[in-house]
Amino acid sequence: MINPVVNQIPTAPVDKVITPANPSWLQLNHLPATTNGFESGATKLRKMLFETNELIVCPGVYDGLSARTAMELGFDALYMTGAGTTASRLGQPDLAIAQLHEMRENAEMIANLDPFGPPLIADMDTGYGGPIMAARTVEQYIRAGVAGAHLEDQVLMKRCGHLSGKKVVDRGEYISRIRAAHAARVRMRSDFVLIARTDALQQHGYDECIARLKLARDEGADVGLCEGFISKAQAAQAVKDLAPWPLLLNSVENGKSPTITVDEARAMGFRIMIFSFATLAPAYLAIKETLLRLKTQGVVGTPKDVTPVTLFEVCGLKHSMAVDMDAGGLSFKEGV
Ligand SMILES: C[C@](O)(C(=O)O)[C@H](CC(=O)O)C(=O)O
Repeated sequence: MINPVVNQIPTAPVDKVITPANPSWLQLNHLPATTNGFESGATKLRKMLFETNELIVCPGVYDGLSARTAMELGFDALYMTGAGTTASRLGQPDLAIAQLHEMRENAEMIANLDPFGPPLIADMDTGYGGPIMAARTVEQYIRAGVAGAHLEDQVLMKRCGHLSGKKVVDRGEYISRIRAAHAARVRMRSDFVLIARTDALQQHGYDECIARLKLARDEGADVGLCEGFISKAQAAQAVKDLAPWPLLLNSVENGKSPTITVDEARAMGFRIMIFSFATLAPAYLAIKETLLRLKTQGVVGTPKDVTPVTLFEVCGLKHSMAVDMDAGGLSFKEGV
């Protein structure tokens, strides 16, 4: 059974009240920043999940600009795709090539673009090793400001969930990953949302997926993810079979699953929806079209209203200028 205390109630420690000997000096310079008004991404995500019934829609982002663009449009949460991270940072396919270091670095940059911004769910693949590495990944993600992550049962030489030929580890090995990840989050006293993912559908069928997710749930995972549903009816059935445990739906257009819209997913009862290729695929198309124009016509052809300033503004130019000016800096006296 789900332990409501361990899993559902935000556990971040309440601020310690420190009474300094010299209050004004300490308050100005040395006291830990109060968390009044500031909430970690993990706490925000956990509250969205357990204090509302909303479907949390997360566009997949893979770098600073794609994340900033999603933030500009006001999405409530973001998803850092491992496939996109591997493609954009390493120029490689989603085949267990990006490891903890690259994944954590990318996630940390995205999660901290705006400390008050939307929480970031990240891919943590297989946990990058045995239970020790799964725990280490959760610890590093928490310290990096990541709000939640999905941990799967593919073999270490994994591949994208929407390719054929996937192999999963046995139940025992999978559950030891989940157990280690959950123990790490409890040790860290974090609200980090642990999402148990299974890729067993291709190799072992639907019933095995439900059995694995139930085991993961009972080990403390907060959310379940069954990768690669083959029909809408199967997706809807999984929500019913695991209710009231929250499920995440991974939407990969042109992958192994039928396209399910946000409204359909909401009606089925999913609680989180990620769109892994929402920015990577259109970025590829736009870049290719533009480079083709450059090659054939000798111009890039950027629309007139997209100036360098426009792009820098997406990336927080106004905030940076305000920080400088509020501090008495003179760099922007004459504007930009
Ligand atoms: C969700 C996923 O892990 C990702 O990296 O975005 C991938 C997406 C993909 O490569 O299709 C997955 O589904 O395995």
